[in-house]
Amino acid sequence: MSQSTPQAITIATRESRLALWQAEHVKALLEARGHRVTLLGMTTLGDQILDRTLSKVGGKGLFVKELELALEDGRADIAVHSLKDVPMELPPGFALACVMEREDPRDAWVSPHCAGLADLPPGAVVGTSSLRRVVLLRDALRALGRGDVRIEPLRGNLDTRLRKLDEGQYHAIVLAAAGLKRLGLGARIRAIFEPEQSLPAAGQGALGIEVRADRHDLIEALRPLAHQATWLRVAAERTVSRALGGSCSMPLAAHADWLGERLRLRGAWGEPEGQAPLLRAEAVAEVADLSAAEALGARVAEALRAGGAHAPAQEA
Ligand SMILES: NCc1[nH]cc(CCC(=O)O)c1CC(=O)O
Repeated sequence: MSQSTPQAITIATRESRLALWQAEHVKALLEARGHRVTLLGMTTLGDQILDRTLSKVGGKGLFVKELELALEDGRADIAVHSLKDVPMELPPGFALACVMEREDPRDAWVSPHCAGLADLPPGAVVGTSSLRRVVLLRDALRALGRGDVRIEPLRGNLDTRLRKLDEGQYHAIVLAAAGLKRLGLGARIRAIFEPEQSLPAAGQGALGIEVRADRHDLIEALRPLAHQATWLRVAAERTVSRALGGSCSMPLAAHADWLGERLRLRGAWGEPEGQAPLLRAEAVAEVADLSAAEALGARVAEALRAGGAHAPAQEA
């Protein structure tokens, strides 16, 4: 087994509670291997724009660009990201050094009064922050005959979103279980959506560590933090997104899970404004390496595209 030399590592991180938790988590793992680790807190564009739905802001990588600048000019060595927020194509000169073991990838239902969708009072308002959740929720509500329920945008970090719920602006909100669990807020989760009900986003619940591609020393040091079973899952998921021209602002879900040795990949895509039913696609394959995972992703993307899925028209 190769043993990397202990070194001083600076982690660039956003300053939301969740981002800091994630950076501290990586810091502890690296310190346990003998490295000396410092955090460099930063504010990103995605943290500053709180009044608009992110898909309308339109940029890819709103949460990562400032962190990449810090890697570029050497103020920091690595950046820890929620993989869901990392663009499918990293800019030239950057690499994903590793993907770590996944937290719960599912969506969570948080509501003080309602146990689930079927339990909502007439005309209820459900808050959520991604186009994916909007199209999946709309599909589920349609199946329940609940055209009266309104889905409204919900922005802000986790604490802000929970506060808006507690203030009564929404009857319920839908957000990632992983973030709540990491921050010790798992008790707020009233119900978990199984992937059949709300198919997760590509990479949801997984952490990725980004470095400058020329930092082979760091890629070596980070190798022990990688979790191969997660990496193959998210590689398949992210390929669906990439093939459809995707950013996290697409109405697209892609989620892979292991059926023994075989990887099952499911995808879903919804027309954001239209009334067309949700498109779904699924494929299963034996996957032992990244290229097999990507081939599986390409199959599911092709099936969705054949059904009519496409990249957002206004995106550059
Ligand atoms: N888009 C925001 C975001 N990015 C990562 C997480 C937390 C969960 C994760 O690691 O995927 C969240 C919150 C959410 O979607 O509710």
